[in-house]
Amino acid sequence: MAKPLKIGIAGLGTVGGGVLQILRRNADLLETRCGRPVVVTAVSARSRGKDRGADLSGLRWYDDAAALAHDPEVDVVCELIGGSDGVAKALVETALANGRHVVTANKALLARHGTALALAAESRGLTLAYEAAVAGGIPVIKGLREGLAANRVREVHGILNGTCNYILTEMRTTGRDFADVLADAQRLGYAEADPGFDIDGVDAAHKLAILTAVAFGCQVDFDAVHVEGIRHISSLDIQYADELGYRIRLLAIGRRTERGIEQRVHPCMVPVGSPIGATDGVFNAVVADGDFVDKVVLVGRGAGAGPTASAVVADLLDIAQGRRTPTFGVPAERLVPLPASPIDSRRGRYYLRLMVVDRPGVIADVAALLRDHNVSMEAFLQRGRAPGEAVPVVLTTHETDEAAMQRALAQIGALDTVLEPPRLIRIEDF
Ligand SMILES: NC(=O)c1ccc[n+]([C@@H]2O[C@H](COP(=O)([O-])OP(=O)(O)OC[C@H]3O[C@@H](n4cnc5c(N)ncnc54)[C@H](O)[C@@H]3O)[C@@H](O)[C@H]2O)c1
Ligand SMILES: N[C@@H](CCO)C(=O)O
Ligand code: NA
Repeated sequence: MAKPLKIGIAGLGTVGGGVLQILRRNADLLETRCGRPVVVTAVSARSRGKDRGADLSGLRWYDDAAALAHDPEVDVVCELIGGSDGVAKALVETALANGRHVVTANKALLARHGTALALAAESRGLTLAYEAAVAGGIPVIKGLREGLAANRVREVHGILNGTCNYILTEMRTTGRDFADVLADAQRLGYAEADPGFDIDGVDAAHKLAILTAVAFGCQVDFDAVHVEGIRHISSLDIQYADELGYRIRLLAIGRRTERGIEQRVHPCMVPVGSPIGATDGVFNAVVADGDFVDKVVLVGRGAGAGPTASAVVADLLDIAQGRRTPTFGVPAERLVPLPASPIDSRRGRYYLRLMVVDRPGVIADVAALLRDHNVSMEAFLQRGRAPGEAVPVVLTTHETDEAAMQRALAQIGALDTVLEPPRLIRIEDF
């Protein structure tokens, strides 16, 4: 019989539990596919006695995850703990230093240390695989890195956080409030240990930094990502978006521009019928635009035990079959630092919602400030009357420069008739 591939799993939570389940339930199928058994030999997690609903008998247990990297019966370390530093980083570094391949779902780690870890792996002829880290079960890394390898990629954009998309979808379809839906996403195993990473856009930014490196062959540069989250999105904005023919999505966009690589994560309005607009719930969607293939759309579940573990196990099968590709598509020592194009250089359309005092002349003041900054209004909505009280006023603009829009916004927000901070949402007409 062919030699088994021996796996050590660190972290037995949502993802680790899912990996154990797939490797057990689909063992025959996986062995047939790769010509050798893929077996778990050792595990590590925080509390040994916890009931996980999985039988751990026959597996060596380590309280110290780094010890997995020294176990002679471990060929591949699966890092499913999380966090950009601390235990996870130490484990991955120790595993690579000890000649073990690594499979991880940890986007925070790769966003911060991806280039260095890729160098560490490739210099030793080892694999560092991370399909699960970006867009969960969707094979977006393989799709981009291998499937679109013939192309110069112009742009990659998409929904990269399942928790946020779930929240935005539930708020629109059920009218439930933000906190309530977030608690649901946590219960379903979608959210990060600190859900602030999800709703403040940081998790999507981690994934975008990785995706950008694969798309453009550049070093992973998380600090260059402009990040905004969805805390300020209200059901009022969701209703107005509906009325204007848009959906609100937390979008991640990586684009090659004349000034450098643009990387941004923020809420967007996108047309209802676009692939992104049609992607609801925990589903993620990634659109890649290559110079020969044109646009490719990948859609699937972006979080949760099954989909994420599916991606982890696919990476294990690559290792079992000896399939190797440079971590980010080009050899790590040839990943270049590309200049970053700042958000200020965006040009596009905008949605603006103001809460204003309902009295004559207020809109004229707002319109005058927009005119002063050369921002052209496209549509304007005001409904209902409440003399002397706050009423919402919504407008959309024609194409305009971000810098001009921000200058106009600062002055509009300072008007004493504007009672709350203005809400600006970028419109992307994909
Ligand atoms: N949940 C998802 O849908 C999902 C999707 C894609 C990627 N990820 C990533 O997968 C990783 C794990 O996420 P999760 O949702 O399974 O988290 P989780 O909180 O459910 O599980 C984490 C596991 O790590 C263990 N752990 C914590 N500290 C440890 C230590 N010092 N030593 C050993 N084990 C330790 C915990 O005991 C637990 O078993 C994270 O990097 C996360 O970002 C999660
Ligand atoms: N918390 C992440 C998990 C998948 O990476 C999400 O909601 O998308
Ligand atoms: Na993936």
